[in-house]
Amino acid sequence: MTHTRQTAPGSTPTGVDGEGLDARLVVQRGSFRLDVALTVAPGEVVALLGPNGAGKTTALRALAGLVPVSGGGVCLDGAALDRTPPESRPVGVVFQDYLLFPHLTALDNVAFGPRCHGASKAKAREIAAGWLDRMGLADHAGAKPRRLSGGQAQRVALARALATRPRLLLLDEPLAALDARTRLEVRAELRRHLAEFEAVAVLVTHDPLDAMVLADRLVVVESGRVVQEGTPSEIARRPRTDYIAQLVGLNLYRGTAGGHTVRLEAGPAITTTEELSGPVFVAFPPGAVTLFRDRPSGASARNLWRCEVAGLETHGDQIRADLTGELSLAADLTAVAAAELGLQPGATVWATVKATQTHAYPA
Ligand SMILES: Nc1ncnc2c1ncn2[C@@H]1O[C@H](COP(=O)(O)OP(=O)(O)OP(=O)(O)O)[C@@H](O)[C@H]1O
Repeated sequence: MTHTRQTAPGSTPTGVDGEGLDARLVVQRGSFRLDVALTVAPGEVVALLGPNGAGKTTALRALAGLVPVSGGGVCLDGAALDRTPPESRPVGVVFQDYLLFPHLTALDNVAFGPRCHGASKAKAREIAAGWLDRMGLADHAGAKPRRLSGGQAQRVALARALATRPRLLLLDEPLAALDARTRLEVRAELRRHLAEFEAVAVLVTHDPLDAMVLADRLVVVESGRVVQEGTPSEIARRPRTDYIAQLVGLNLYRGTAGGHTVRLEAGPAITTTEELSGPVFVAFPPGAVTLFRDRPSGASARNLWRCEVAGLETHGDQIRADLTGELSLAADLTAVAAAELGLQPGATVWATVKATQTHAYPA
């Protein structure tokens, strides 16, 4: 990460003068309940990350005032927004499908915001032209949305959101509708624009790469609740739920530590290098697992488990084995190693991990 706009360690994300976003969003939608607190400093980019149906979009829409909150409230730069209708909030929104006005040119799509905020037609167009220029779209100012590529349309949508100089920029899966190559380009550009943006930006995504590249801080939401928040590297190093562990590609267990041994809640013990006591997590990458066809003779019994192959899939240039048995785990190995071991669903294998390859941390 090369972002430099981090909040100073130990300081509260909003400034002493209440700058930035301070929100608690309680939303009831049928049987689904969202209850999320969100504090973001000016200049900070926060990504709401989570599985389908976690409540990310609901949270974003509640910030925009498009979904009523049944509890909590939204405070932006010290002012409560709860009684402010969506169109009067200093908020810019970019949706995954852009929602540009099809009958307006790119220029007039971008001019729409400033015009709504009271700028004259000429002034609004001047502002819009400036933004299109910044986005590298000056040559497409007169084009209608259907003549724009996905990447260009996404840039127009971003220009439209930024043209009103919002104090809160909301982006809902901004790259989801783009093909892989365009996505790469637009992601890099978006990152540049977000780095220049001096107000609060909140991004919703279920793509960990988008989140890690674009955001200073991740807020992981599962079933309507925040389950973990921190910088991308903090979260990648110390995942606290199965969803996050899978996202960052780690085997994760919960147990109770006593010295170098962690007794798992359901299963065997794992020997670690860290010396801890009480409730802990233990994590190790699938690449740290070594598999044997027969019980390795002379091997210590530490971190050695008898398992069965439940499934196999290719994972990049590796084979990932899904193992169950004494311990459930994922193991990565080369195609050659998989062939030599005769790995196939139902086969019995012995799995081992060195204590130095595990990482234990308080739960
Ligand atoms: N209009 C609605 N009425 C009732 N329930 C809804 C409505 N819209 C969404 N929900 C429910 O709210 C929950 C959260 O949905 P939301 O779209 O916020 O999740 P999400 O994290 O953005 O998911 P995704 O990544 O799939 O977009 C889901 O369980 C969904 O079924």
